[in-house]
Amino acid sequence: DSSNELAVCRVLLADLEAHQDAWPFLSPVQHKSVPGYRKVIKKPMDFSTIKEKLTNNLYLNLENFIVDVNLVFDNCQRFNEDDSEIGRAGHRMRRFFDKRWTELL
Ligand SMILES: Cc1ncccc1N[C@H]1CCCS(=O)(=O)C1
Repeated sequence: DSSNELAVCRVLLADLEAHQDAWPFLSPVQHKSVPGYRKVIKKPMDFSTIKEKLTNNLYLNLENFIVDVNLVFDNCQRFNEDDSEIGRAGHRMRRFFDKRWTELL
């Protein structure tokens, strides 16, 4: 049921935030210090924003939560070279997340 799913979301988010490769995703990208970001990335998302949405009950189920987490990683792949610090962190975080939430199913 959705209350259990929301408990799962909180566990998953805590795991994402605790990961050593989470640093690029913990807070919103400061588009003033990242030229082109606001133009290229139509729907910015980051872990602190997801936490805020969780707290404000804006996720009705696990699926809605997973859509936002994947948005973080899709934005990262769109903007960052695969062979870059942030690009590699994004791939590692996506792999970690995919494995983690399927374990919890
Ligand atoms: C995920 C991402 N994509 C593109 C550019 C930058 C970022 N993340 C930044 C977030 C704030 C800290 S940082 O500035 O080191 C990295």
